[in-house]
Amino acid sequence: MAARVLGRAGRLAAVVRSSALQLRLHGSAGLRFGSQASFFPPLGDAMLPSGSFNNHVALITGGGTGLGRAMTATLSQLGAQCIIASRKLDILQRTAEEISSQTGNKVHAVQCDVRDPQAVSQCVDQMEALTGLPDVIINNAAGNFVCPSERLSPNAWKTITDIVLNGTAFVTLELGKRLIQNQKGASFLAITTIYAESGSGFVVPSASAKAGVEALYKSLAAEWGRYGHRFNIIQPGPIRTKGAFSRLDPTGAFEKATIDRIPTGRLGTPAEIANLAAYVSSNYASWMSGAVIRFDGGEYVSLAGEFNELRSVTPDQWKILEVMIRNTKGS
Ligand SMILES: CC/C=C\C/C=C\C/C=C\C/C=C\C=C\C(=O)SCCNC(=O)CCNC(=O)[C@H](O)C(C)(C)COP(=O)(O)OP(=O)(O)OC[C@H]1O[C@@H](n2cnc3c(N)ncnc32)[C@H](O)[C@@H]1OP(=O)(O)O
Ligand SMILES: NC(=O)C1=CN([C@@H]2O[C@H](COP(=O)(O)OP(=O)(O)OC[C@H]3O[C@@H](n4cnc5c(N)ncnc54)[C@H](OP(=O)(O)O)[C@@H]3O)[C@@H](O)[C@H]2O)C=CC1
Repeated sequence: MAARVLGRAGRLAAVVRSSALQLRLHGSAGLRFGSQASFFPPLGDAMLPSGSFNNHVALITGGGTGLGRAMTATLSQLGAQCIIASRKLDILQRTAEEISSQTGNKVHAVQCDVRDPQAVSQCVDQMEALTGLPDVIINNAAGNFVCPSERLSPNAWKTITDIVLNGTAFVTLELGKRLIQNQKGASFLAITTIYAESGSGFVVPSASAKAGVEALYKSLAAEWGRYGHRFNIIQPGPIRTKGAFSRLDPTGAFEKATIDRIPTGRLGTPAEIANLAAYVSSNYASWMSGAVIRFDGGEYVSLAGEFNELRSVTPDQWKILEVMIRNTKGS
């Protein structure tokens, strides 16, 4: 009997040793479970009731492309009159016409480089003439590229921080002052990123500027509630847009690794963030201010936990690891 038990233990120990070696040699390659993305299908329809933004005016910076365009389309579909502002008037006009023709609600295109406070002031003048002051302001315009920090010129640093931090501040302060003067409440939303919180190498100007935007919005949430202003932040994870992916993963080499570390097994979609932005900007969220909403399919926590790589250990390997751990005596 004892010999039989010892024999089994010996065989098990041999399996443990060989499997542990396999694990060390090959990691978990080929041992992944099937894609979990099918559990988390993205829905594309507007989530809020139709007419939720009737009689509302919304300004979306960078609204001609990518996520800004998707937010504009959703707000417009829900009844808002939108103003989209960025540098490239032709792109803005094309987007405005396409969205207007689909929703039946007016979308205005206004050229504005948010780095220039005078241009921002003129953009707001133009907006006041077209629609009056806005109820919803979405600071979405941004610039970014991956680059080792030792290769950054002073102008590269200035370009990104000017668009992201100064641009957001110029738009927010210009509109905030005029809204306060007119005793009009508004919802301000800033689009940042998950690494605004953690920091990240290779996108250091963007990380620094987005962290600044978060500090700006949290501070104003505290200060300007008394004027009827709400300030919130959405931190998106990766969502395919030409603007982002062409500058952050120009060869496409990192996309699979990015998806593999997202617990929901896929990238986000523009329509999903547009629904969240619409909710946060709507009167349904009138008690929400100073919020930082991470919207990343779980990527941030997945990157943060040092044992999360153990997801790729199979049930059979777990049996072996458990035996090894239980058989450890002493320290
Ligand atoms: C590992 C990850 C893998 C996969 C995931 C992929 C993606 C998504 C995941 C997460 C995303 C998270 C956050 C995303 C944040 C974003 O903001 S994405 C949005 C990006 N969109 C844009 O950037 C659109 C607007 N951008 C632009 O117009 C330009 O790119 C701009 C450079 C920002 C500004 O253009 P502008 O014409 O004003 O500036 P330039 O004159 O061209 O350049 C100014 C100075 O910067 C230097 N520069 C420019 N490019 C580079 C570069 N690639 N590397 C180094 N330096 C650069 C340029 O030389 C100028 O400096 P100077 O020469 O000293 O004068
Ligand atoms: N896509 C993603 O995975 C993620 C995106 N984000 C954030 O989402 C937002 C939208 O990004 P995304 O849609 O992906 O990328 P895009 O490149 O499509 O959007 C950036 C927009 O900013 C505008 N813009 C850039 N510089 C200026 C400027 N100086 N003045 C005015 N407008 C300017 C651009 O228009 P124009 O060229 O006409 O000026 C463009 O429409 C950004 O804040 C980005 O940081 C955050 C995390 C992940």
